[in-house]
Amino acid sequence: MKVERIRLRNFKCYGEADLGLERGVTIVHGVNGSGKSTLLEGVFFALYGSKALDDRTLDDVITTGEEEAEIELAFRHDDVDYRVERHLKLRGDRATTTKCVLETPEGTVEGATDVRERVTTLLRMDAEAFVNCAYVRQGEVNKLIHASPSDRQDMIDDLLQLGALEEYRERASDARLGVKTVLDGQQDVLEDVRSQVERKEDKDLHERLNELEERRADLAADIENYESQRENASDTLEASTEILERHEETREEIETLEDEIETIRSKIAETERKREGAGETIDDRKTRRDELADERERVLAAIDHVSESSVENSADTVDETDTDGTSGADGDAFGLSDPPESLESTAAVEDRIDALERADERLRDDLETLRVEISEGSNEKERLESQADDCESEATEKRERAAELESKIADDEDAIEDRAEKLSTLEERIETARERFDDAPVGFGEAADHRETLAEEREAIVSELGDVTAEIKAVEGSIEEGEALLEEGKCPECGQPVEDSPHVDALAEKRERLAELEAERDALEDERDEIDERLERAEELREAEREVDRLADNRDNVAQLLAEKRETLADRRERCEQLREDADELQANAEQHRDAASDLEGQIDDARGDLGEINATRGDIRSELEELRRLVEIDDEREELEREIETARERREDWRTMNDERREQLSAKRERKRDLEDEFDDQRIERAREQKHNAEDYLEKVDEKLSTLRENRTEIQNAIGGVENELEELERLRERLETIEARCADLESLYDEAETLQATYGDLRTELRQRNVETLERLLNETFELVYQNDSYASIDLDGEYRLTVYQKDGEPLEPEQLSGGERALFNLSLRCAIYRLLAEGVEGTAPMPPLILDEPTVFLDSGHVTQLVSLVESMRDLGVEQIVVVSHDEELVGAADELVRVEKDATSNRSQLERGEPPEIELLGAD
Ligand SMILES: Nc1ncnc2c1ncn2[C@@H]1O[C@H](COP(=O)(O)OP(=O)(O)OP(=O)(O)O)[C@@H](O)[C@H]1O
Ligand SMILES: [Zn+2]
Repeated sequence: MKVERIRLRNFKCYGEADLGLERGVTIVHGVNGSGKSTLLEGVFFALYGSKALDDRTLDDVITTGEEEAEIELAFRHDDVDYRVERHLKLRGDRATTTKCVLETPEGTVEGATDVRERVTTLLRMDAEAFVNCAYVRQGEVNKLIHASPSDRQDMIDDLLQLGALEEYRERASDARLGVKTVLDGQQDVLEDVRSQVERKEDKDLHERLNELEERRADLAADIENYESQRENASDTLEASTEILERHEETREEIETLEDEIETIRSKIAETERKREGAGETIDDRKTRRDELADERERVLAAIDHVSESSVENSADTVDETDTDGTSGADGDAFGLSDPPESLESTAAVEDRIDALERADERLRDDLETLRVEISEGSNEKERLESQADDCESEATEKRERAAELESKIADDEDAIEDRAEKLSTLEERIETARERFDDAPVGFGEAADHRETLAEEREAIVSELGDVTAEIKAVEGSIEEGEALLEEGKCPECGQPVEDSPHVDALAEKRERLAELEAERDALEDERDEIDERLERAEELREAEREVDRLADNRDNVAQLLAEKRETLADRRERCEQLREDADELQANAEQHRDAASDLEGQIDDARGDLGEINATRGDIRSELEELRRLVEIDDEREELEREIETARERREDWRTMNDERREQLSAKRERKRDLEDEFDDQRIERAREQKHNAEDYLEKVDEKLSTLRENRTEIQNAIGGVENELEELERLRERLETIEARCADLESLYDEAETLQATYGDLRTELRQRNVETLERLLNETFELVYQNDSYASIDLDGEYRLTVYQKDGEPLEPEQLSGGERALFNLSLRCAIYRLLAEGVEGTAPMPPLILDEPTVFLDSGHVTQLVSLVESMRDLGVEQIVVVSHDEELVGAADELVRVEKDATSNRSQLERGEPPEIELLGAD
């Protein structure tokens, strides 16, 4: 087998790694912890899965912090390409295999178990054998040497597949032991059966059987004898019992007959009593019938008959008031004119009752009609009276209202007079006010304008007067100034000295002007006074105008009111008139209603009279009906009595017949009784009793005897059965003895066979092992010779139990543990290689060898021995091991490499990386 390619993803310290491996020796190197061992573990895990993990679990191999891992391994075996792929996934804190396939040319194998089994068959190694042989793990170089001889034996036997033989030997031994156990059991049984047979044979069973049969025959004869005796006794018992029973029956019959005779006699007496009772009933009924006949006579005589005419009269009174004629009399309707003599028969009485009832019915109808008439008349009368009352009260009310209106009308008339007076006063006052305009400067209605004009004139004059007065004041001032200046001798005008002043004359002019102005002022003042006077007059006229207007308004109002009042008055007069008329009319109506009511009153009184008459007639009818009904009752009772008498007679007759029959029965029964009494014979009965008693005694005794005999017989029968059974049992035991003897013989031969088989397997294994041991010893010597060319050791001895002994040149033996550490490592590697070669040659023919994988094999070796390791490796190659992978940083080993793989851990990502190097790198390695 050769690894072609290994690919890792998230496998422990590897993130992504993909490495192709060549034939020959590949050395994997790198610093501690870089991931070298992990690479080899990857290969191992790819092949065997979880079995390659010892006590670790799947989740350990997934890179910490990752969820999934993938491992893929391509390898070639026996010229065939294979590829195995495994995927792991973390679920919670446990990892599971999500994919596991092995691709082979024949097809794909799936599932961890199937893949592992297929790999095991292919390589002829399971995971354990792989690490014991092909894959020398770090620190396990000395595993085989340090193991105890028996462990070692197991390991090597397993590798060489001798374990199976041991297993077969053990199975054969188990089988032998099993047979032995069964055989022992069977021999115990055999012994037991044999002693049982002997015991039975000692018993003389046949002799006992004969004796018992003789006794059984004697008993049978005795029993037969007693049984025939018993039969005779029971016949006697039967005969006497029959006689006694017959006697008992006869006695019982006589008793029964006596009872029956008594019963019949008492029945006859009872029936006779009943007959007498019926006779008495008939007498009673007859007496009562006669009494009733008398009563009927009396009632008939006392009846006061109502006549047809009295009914007609009562009915006719209704006709007078009833106009529609529906209940008019037919005259011959009732048949009440029949003579009373005809009432002798019940039918006649019933006819009369019918006629009276019909007449009464008719009268009752009439009565009803009258009652209705009376009640309707009364209602109508009441209604009329209340109408009359209503009319009268309405008339009174209307009159009162008319009187009220009249007093209002008188008030109205007074008010109208007052208003008319007031109107004429107002007219006068208007006239007076108007007269003041007669000598006035303006006409009525112009006073206002006139006064306005005057006021304006006065305004103008006053303003002119103001101007004049102001001018006067100014002139007076200038005059005073001038005079003052003049006194001082100065010009009044310009203040120059007066002499020669042109202005002295001006003062005079001013005085003139002042006088003019004063005259003008006086004239204006006069004019003003005159206007004031006219203004006062105009004011008065204006006042008169206003008064006239006010009075006219007043007059118009009064006139309006007056007109309205007059209208109201006319209205009221009319209404008053109307009320009076209405009242009169209502009064007349009331009187009419009252007349009608009193007419009705008379009619109702008449009807009441008729009512009384009908009631009287109906009373008569009722009392006659009572009598007549009594007659009917009497007739009914008489008929009933007649029937009762008839029934009683019939029954008396029946009872008599019945008693005649009973008397006949009685005499028959008496006859029978006498016959039975004659039949009796006391002596015969006495004899029968004695015989019965004796027979019973005998039977009791003989039964006891028989049952004892029968018991004896049963006992003997059982004893015979027991002996017979024992004889049968003896026969069976003899047969069984034979069978068991045969089986024991079989088992003994089987045991011998198993023993032989066990020995054969043991011998076979010893033989095979011996053969293997011889080969292995040879190979080991060769290999050790090769790797440890040392003069001190002569040979290595391997015995049947794989005990190893090393012989020195001087012939002294040495235990392997006594070798130096390095020697031991080489010795061990030699042993492994020898096993490897033996395996490779195969127990049954050759097989391609798996790669030899060594993890740090040089730890215990000094440099000299490393050289020998190199030659071992090389010799393996020569022996045909296709591929050797060694983890080491030993220079010498590196030197022997065909290929170099460098493992490095990235300091930042902490992930390992693989790098292929060529052998020339060796030089550089020294500096490493
Ligand atoms: N599940 C994992 N995830 C990540 N890293 C892991 C995991 N398991 C182990 N490692 C790491 O892998 C590294 C490589 O270990 P390995 O035994 O392969 O080293 P080595 O190169 O053989 O070292 P040495 O020369 O000391 O034997 C270790 O540092 C370890 O911490
Ligand atoms: Zn002057």
